[in-house]
Amino acid sequence: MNAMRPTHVTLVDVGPRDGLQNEAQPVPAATKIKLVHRLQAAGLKHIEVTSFVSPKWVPQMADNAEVMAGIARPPGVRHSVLTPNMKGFEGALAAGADEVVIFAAASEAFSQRNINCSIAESIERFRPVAEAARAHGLRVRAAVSCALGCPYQGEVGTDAVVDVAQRLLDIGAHHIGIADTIGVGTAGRVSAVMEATLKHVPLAELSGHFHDTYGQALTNIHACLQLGIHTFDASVAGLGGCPYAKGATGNVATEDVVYLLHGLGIHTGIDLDALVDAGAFISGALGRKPVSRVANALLAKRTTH
Ligand SMILES: CC(C)(COP(=O)([O-])OP(=O)([O-])OC[C@H]1O[C@@H](n2cnc3c(N)ncnc32)[C@H](O)[C@@H]1OP(=O)([O-])[O-])[C@@H](O)C(=O)NCCC(=O)NCCSC(=O)C[C@@](C)(O)CC(=O)[O-]
Repeated sequence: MNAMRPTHVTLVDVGPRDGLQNEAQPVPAATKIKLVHRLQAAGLKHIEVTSFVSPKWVPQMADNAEVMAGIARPPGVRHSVLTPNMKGFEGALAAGADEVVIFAAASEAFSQRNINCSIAESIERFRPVAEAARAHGLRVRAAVSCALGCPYQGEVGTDAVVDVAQRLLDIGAHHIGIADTIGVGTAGRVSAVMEATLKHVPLAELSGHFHDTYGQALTNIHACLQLGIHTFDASVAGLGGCPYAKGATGNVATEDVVYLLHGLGIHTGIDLDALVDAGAFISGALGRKPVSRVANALLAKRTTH
């Protein structure tokens, strides 16, 4: 066994936020609330619940306050929300979020499309958000989007990723998530980007966020495990995609990641059967099957036993 490989991994389920933000059909707040409750019942201790972004830009997240008000808040579960600016932070604070997520890009083109400003301007917008969050005792998680490639500019250099990660740390982020927004990364590139970032970010505060467009997400997570990285985002039932990254599929399915980790003897605290139920619930509400090989295999096994 690799000496660096962790014995426990924390999974952040981003399904209610990243997973649902791109759904064309309206998803009722009550359904989102039930999904969060099912994830909690499955043992998830960290859930990205919603976004306090402009409803003109992402209408699906317009019910942010209603969803936050409706969820049970058991002790030990961290509820995060996306905040692009101070207006979003004020909403997050009023809703009682435990953690805010700021999100910069390693690609100028994506920054403009996603949040309508340059990378440098975005850092200045996030600065007061991070300061206010810290002043109120909230954690600040920062995502570096397009770290493995950009839908508009193509290749993204490792230096650009490290530079944005450092700038986010400088304004007060506690945690850096390296995001493969369009799911193009392969294990060698992911390892190189993570190794470079680890020179600036403590191991305990670095995570991976992999979309599975090219089917590489599990392999990329495995590459990160070899470096000792032990926090990953994933999305129940493989929900999701970014409205500003057309063609990109959802995040890696949480069920698939749990199956991989348990197979490696790595503890997650997650009950896979209950997680499959959560994925079946939201997929049923959306009128489709889960985008998780593991979930579909286990659901098929249930019907034949
Ligand atoms: C950043 C802005 C607001 C700039 O958008 P803008 O249009 O440049 O901003 P603005 O300040 O000019 O405001 C325009 C209108 O939006 C309102 N507004 C402004 N801010 C808020 C707010 N927080 N909450 C509610 N309303 C807001 C504001 O009040 C105003 O309303 P109006 O006066 O026209 O009626 C916009 O571009 C935006 O909301 N973008 C969000 C994009 C987004 O959510 N993308 C998906 C999430 S990122 C992602 O998925 C990637 C990630 C994190 O998962 C990792 C990965 O995979 O890469």
